[in-house]
Amino acid sequence: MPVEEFVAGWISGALGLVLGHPFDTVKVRLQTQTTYQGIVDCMVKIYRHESLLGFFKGMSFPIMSIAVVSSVQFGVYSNALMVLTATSHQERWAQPPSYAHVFIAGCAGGFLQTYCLAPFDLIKVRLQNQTEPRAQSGSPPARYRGPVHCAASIFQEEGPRGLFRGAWALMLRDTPTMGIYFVTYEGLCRQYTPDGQNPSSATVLVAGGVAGITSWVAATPLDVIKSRMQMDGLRRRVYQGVLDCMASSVRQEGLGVFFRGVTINSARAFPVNAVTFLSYEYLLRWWG
Ligand SMILES: CN(C)C(=N)NCCC[C@H](N)C(=O)O
Repeated sequence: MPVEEFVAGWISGALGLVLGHPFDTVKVRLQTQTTYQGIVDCMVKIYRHESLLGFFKGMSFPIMSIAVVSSVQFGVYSNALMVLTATSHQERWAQPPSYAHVFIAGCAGGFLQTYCLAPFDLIKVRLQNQTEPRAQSGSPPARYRGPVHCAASIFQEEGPRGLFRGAWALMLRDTPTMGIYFVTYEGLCRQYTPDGQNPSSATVLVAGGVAGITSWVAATPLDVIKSRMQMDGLRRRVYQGVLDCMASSVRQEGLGVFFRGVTINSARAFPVNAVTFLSYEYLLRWWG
């Protein structure tokens, strides 16, 4: 099993993560809190109350976890495709796999990454939702002092299963949308690349960015539900499960609730995934 695919996935995912984290914080706040009037209001309030650092809350843990999550995402995708089509990454532009194979391999990557991502994503969302400014004398302390304290508190208060709160919604979000992600990327690269050649940097950037937007637009309804399930149980349990969370969110806020954060998700998705795919392709060409 070629390990380069896992390492390239890790480095590329980390680059994308740092670039996209401020957008991600705004998105999570908009999806789970009702105090903000929109993207700009949310950004201004975060900056005023929490300074620039507020945008980077909850980032240290994902940076550590991206090694596992992103390498599983890309590594499983690429290796699944290799099993399905008997071609390596280098041979793939000359002998393109079918879109059905790309979709299945993408879904496999999305499904398996859920198990690694769930606890890290939960901790990220809980920390991003803490609106208290960083330790200042006189201000009330935040509930969680950092990622380790957050993980330990969830473990103590909610048991080991608590660390997987929202994992079902995460799996339903990531399995099909990772398929969509890789199919869009492959499709656009093939469309704009002469047969048998490697795609140009511009093509990789645009195809990666558009793949990010397409998959996130498709993922946003379950992303909202996932974030709400992850915040549920902080004080008291409100939802019985994924379906109950969907029904009660629609009852209270209308169908528009499923598109909360879609603009910021898309604005974040383009640069993050353009950079991720560019770095992934070049690292593999360089090592190949
Ligand atoms: C819609 N979903 C779940 C995805 N497309 N996931 C893959 C994108 C991964 C990238 N690190 C990002 O966070 O955008």
